[in-house]
Amino acid sequence: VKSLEVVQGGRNDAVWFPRTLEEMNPCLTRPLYAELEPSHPGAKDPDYLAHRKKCWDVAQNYTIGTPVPRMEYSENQVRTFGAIFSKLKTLYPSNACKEFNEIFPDLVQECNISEEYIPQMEDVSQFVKKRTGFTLRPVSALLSARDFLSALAFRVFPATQYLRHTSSPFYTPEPDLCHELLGHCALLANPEFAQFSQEIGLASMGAPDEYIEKLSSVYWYTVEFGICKESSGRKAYGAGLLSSVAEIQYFLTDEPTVKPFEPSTAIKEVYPVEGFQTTYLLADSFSDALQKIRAFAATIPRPFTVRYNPYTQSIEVLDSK
Ligand SMILES: Cc1ccnc(-n2c(S)nc3sc(C)c(C)c3c2=O)c1
Ligand SMILES: [Fe+3]
Repeated sequence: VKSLEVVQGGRNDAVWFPRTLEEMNPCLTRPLYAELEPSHPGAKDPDYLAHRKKCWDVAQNYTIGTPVPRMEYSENQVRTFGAIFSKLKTLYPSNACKEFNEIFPDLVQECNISEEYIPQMEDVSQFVKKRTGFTLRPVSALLSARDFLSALAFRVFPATQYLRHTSSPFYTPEPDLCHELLGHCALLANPEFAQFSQEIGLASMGAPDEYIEKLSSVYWYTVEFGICKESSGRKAYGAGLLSSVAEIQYFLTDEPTVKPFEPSTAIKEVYPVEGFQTTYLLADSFSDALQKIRAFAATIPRPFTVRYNPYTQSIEVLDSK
């Protein structure tokens, strides 16, 4: 029997990781880029750059546990969001998983989502928090995988508050508010999915770099582009599918490869971050996927295991002797 004892604040772990929300917060204020690529549709649009700057300032000055400042969106931006929302709404009943369709109407109602209204991140964060304890934390842009996954360990979801450029409503090379709200948020309110997401985060605590890469692939083929088996066929549960009018239909065609979800399969796949995925991994259920993640996490070479303490909102390190 392994003797497990809580190591009080031991700093001897080879790879640093945050133990408290205060230690984790700085991980979310160091985005991978501060400027848009010249090829970005909004790179030469001063109004868009002003919008990104406003979102940047909110994200960089934000402290976890405080309300997310409200963001104004222009009429054009509301129209862009509305076009995506109204089209996706017609596809969810047949293409989205049952857990999503169970929660989405409540999300729409409680956060007043409509073709004419983009919900505020604070309202969506409260909606999710009530159901699973997950909260949304505004971030300026893409984070490193290690930083991003570290937030999930605390049931914090790093979410972008800016919108994609109105010139390309149906494609975005980076996460944006539509992706977060229509893709990620509903399932973050599902207890099993929340547990699954948090355990990927916990597995990343103090993991060697090559395992961060593996966990990112597991994340990618589940939380981002996961599909699952239902009696009426394959359904989407990944945010990248749930937030894409085109891809939530594409995954059902016979073009992409579909393989059973196994972490060992996910870590071997090389995935494109632009355009459609060429491979989707099919999970039997959230609970089955959870078991598989736990088994995979146990193979990560760490001289300790971690546990989340919800009372202190901190990570406890259990030294396995
Ligand atoms: C594992 C990990 C760590 C940080 N961010 C992500 N992540 C998330 S959550 N959503 C999106 S949507 C999109 C178009 C991209 C590229 C993207 C992305 O990269 C994934
Ligand atoms: Fe995402």
